[in-house]
Amino acid sequence: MAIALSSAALSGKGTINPLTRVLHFDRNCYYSSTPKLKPIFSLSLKRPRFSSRAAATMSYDKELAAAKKACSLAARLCQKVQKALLQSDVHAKSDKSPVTVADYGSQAVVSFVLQKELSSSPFSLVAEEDSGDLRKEDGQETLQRITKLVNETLANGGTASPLSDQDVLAAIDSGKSEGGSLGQHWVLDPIDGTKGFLRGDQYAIALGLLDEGKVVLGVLACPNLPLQSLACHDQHTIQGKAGCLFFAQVGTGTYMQSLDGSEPRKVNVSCTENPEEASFFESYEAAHSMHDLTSLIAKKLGVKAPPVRIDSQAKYGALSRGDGAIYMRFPHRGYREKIWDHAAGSVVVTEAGGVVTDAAGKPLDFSRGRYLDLDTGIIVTNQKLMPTLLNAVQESLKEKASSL
Ligand SMILES: Nc1ncnc2c1ncn2[C@@H]1O[C@H](COP(=O)(O)OS(=O)(=O)O)[C@@H](OP(=O)(O)O)[C@H]1O
Ligand SMILES: [Mg+2]
Ligand SMILES: [Mg+2]
Ligand SMILES: [Mg+2]
Repeated sequence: MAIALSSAALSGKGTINPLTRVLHFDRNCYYSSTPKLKPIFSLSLKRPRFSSRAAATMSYDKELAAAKKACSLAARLCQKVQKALLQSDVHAKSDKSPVTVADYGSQAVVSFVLQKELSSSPFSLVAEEDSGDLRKEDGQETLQRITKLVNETLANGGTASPLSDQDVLAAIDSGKSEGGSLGQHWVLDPIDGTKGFLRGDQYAIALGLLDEGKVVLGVLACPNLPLQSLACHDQHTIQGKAGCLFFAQVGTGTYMQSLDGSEPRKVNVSCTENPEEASFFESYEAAHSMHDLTSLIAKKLGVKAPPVRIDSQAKYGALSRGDGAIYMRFPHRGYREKIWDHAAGSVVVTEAGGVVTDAAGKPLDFSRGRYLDLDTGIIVTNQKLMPTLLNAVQESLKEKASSL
């Protein structure tokens, strides 16, 4: 192992795959700089754990390119379904949330494209959907529709190798990973904001990558988000082109391009320090976040503008380019947040200069499996406004608790 690593390390190519990442680490941390590359520590055959500093300085260019391709293709599939949305496309999962052929199709496309583009890497995916219902007898027709959609999408994207129903089921079910704090795991919400999708409103294909429990890259495809800012407009009345692709890699900032492929431009969160000038985002669905609590917090802060209610992690994307300054999310008691609802969005916002914490001011911990264990809610804003927001949140939570 040491000899193979040494010769590859000497070639200095620096390509990004799990092997070279290990090399990079080995070259910097385990070997002396002599040409013989003598180990200065004893080498463990186990995959080395990266320190957060190492993770922060690594490049994920290849993973990012694959993620952008996967999300863009999945977005095309979703757009096609949304256009032709028929009542019969809507199914109820066991938790009664709506799920459409597009949720499954998007998950299959992303899973397939990532595995194809990064074939030399071990693959682990934590994703929202599973194929349980599609494997039942009454799921066969839906499965065939999904397979057809997936194959049409892949063929249009230049990937010609028709998948069978079984391939599609396998691609969907590769999303069953538990994630965790070791190694790399993709985190996917194939359609975030399914209710928005069904209404014809906002939704996002949200894909993040965890490395040693930290989100190191994120891609948000938001097919219905206007390219121009939502500030000063109602999202339903904005005319003009829609379809945004946000992407961020740790340490390199956040960029946005149009889904049909314009030049990416760097984006930044709003720099407002004055809460009176800040507008805030929250869930469209009152069942997903306590609107009465957020309105109390907004009042305390002196926010003048009415809340901007849009579905999905499109909120994180819009915030990353400064359309508003605050995002607050307070689910009702007992709800457990899933990592795929925040992984991509959180890195998109933090790389654009924002801060994402729970209601206690702690960063979100993506290393604990499929759920985020957090205190009460999620708040997002720029670094200057965060202390004021946190204060207002904590005071409001106390007031709410004492009034019960
Ligand atoms: N009860 C409850 N409380 C909080 N959150 C919930 C709840 N139920 C669902 N969800 C999750 O919310 C995801 C949709 O995102 P948003 O809440 O930001 O958008 S929305 O405006 O409400 O549609 C949505 O994501 P998708 O299932 O991918 O659409 C859910 O994971
Ligand atoms: Mg869902
Ligand atoms: Mg979701
Ligand atoms: Mg979803």
